[in-house]
Amino acid sequence: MTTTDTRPRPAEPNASFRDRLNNLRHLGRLVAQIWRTSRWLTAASIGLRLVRALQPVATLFVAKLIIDEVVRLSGQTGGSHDFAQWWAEGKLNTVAILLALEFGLVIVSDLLARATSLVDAVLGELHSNTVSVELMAHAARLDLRHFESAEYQDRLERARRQASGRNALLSQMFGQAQDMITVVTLAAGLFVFAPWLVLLLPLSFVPAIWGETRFNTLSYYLSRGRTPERRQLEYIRQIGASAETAKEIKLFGLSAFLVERFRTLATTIFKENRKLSIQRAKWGALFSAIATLAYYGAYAFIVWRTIAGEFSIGDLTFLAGSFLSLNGLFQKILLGFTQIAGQSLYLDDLFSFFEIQPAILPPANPKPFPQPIRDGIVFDNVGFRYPETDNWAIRGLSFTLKAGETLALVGENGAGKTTIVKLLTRLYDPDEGRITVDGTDLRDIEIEDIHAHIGVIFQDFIRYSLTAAENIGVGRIEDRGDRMRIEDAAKSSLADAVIERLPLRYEQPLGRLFNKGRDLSGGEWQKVAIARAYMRDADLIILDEPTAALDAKAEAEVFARFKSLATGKTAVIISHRFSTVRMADRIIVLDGGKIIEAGSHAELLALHGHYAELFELQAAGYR
Ligand SMILES: Nc1ncnc2c1ncn2[C@@H]1O[C@H](COP(=O)(O)OP(=O)(O)OP(=O)(O)O)[C@@H](O)[C@H]1O
Repeated sequence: MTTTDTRPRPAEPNASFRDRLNNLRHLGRLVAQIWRTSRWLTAASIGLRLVRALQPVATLFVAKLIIDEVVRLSGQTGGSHDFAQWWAEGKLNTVAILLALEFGLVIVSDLLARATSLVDAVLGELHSNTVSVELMAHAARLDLRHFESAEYQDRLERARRQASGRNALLSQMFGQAQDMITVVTLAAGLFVFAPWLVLLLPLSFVPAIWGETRFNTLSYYLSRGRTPERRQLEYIRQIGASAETAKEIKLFGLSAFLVERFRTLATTIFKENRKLSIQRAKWGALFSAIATLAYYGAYAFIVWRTIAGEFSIGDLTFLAGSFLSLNGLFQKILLGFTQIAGQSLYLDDLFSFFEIQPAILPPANPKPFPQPIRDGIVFDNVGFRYPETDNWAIRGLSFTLKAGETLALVGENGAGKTTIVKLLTRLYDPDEGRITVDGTDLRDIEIEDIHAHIGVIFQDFIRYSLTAAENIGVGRIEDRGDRMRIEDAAKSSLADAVIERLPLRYEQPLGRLFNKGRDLSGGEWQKVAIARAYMRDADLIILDEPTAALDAKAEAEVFARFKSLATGKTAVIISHRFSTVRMADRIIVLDGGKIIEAGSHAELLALHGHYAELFELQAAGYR
């Protein structure tokens, strides 16, 4: 099976500097997503930052004017230095106005900074919600094969990790734009006084940018390459401490084994990360020293020019301040740039997940699912291989499931029974042959339409940590509030007796996950789950071994009930219990993905074949 993903992968660790910069392409997509989240907040965040960007140069310039004015005033000879007199003579007017201006600038700047963080925090949370919703919606569109493949699970896991925590990147990106505008205004001021100083600045940060992008790429690939191990760590952490696993872990005394496995895996990852961090710190220190050297070189130059009388003291403060700010800003931009570039690599994990497309596609001109089914469902020479496997799970399979009949599928583990159900419900499409319902290929019917007309409960059904009523209501989610329907379904599956015994009856939260939750026995859960199938007006009901945990008597009861309710309905039952299987109208015996025998219980016994042998084996156990 081929994947539909042909888009370019992000730069590999040895990719060129340009390739690495190319990874910034995802930022546009991120901004668009943020814009979609809230236009007003995005505009507010950008607007606030534009104003803040101009504040440093304004503050520095006013400070320069203050110092020049102070120098001018302190140089005035004659007269007393009496404050009241100077004030009355209006000599302090200019400096007072300038001080007030500086004060105003600082206050406004503080207010704007707080407003920006507020807007960013709100926008960040909204955005994280938007991404999570888009991620869930997209995952729901994907095929079952995606969820059953380790590679796709790695990708989903990577995307999921990116869904939250993009808030910092958002503020950083906008902050970066703000800093860049500040740099331009400061550099323009600097350029007016000493043009070549501006040229000195890039020399200090270009090597650092190169180094940092290199380390970002290396660290991304380290982390990316370790996704399977990280998922394993997560898995070990989970089975090591969860309600579902506690029993077995304790009884088998597995905790030391799990801790050891966790430690080994975690240590390998830790050592790799540490090596990279040390490298990064060494180079970072060198580049930072170069930048500091550039700053002090420029500072010495300005000091000398001031001594030589070319610059005023105010100019000196302005230039030294500008240069210091610029240097600081460059460092910040550099750091921000490397962080953004690093993060944009991870954005690839998020956006590439959105590019995975389902292979099971809706038909161009959908035909309706026949209701009721008149003739039946036909498997016509069907063959199917699971993705990334070489063996055919089923091959050359042909049979008819007649309308209104109850068919049992029998066979040893791995014979292909569940696979038939997956194909019948179009969770997968066959690789060979076709499946038709009343002559219409399943591929020509809308997937939702197929699912709406089939009630299926798998052996590994979900035990939802929801109330008893909701656990049944999920079988037909649009009717989850229809208590009559839920209670009827519970009666049909014999779950009503289980629910009657619960303190809160239908309102009883089930499962151990949440407060007041009540756990059920395996068989009780199964009765509740089977009620889901009865929630539907399905013509076709499939029970794939959901009764394995029921005791023999309960299973016989559930099936007898099922048979009586299923009259007129087409039903498929998978079970390893012959007491159940024998109730079916027809039985198909599978082996290695092929049909080896078919007929009624009596016919198959008379055949003295595989079925008769298996039946005898089980019956002997009861004698
Ligand atoms: N997701 C999967 N990926 C790869 N191979 C699979 C997958 N699911 C099942 N198989 C393989 O396909 C074959 C048929 O499996 P299937 O689940 O249909 O058997 P089954 O008859 O339902 O078995 P059981 O009685 O144990 O439930 C087996 O060889 C199994 O190993």
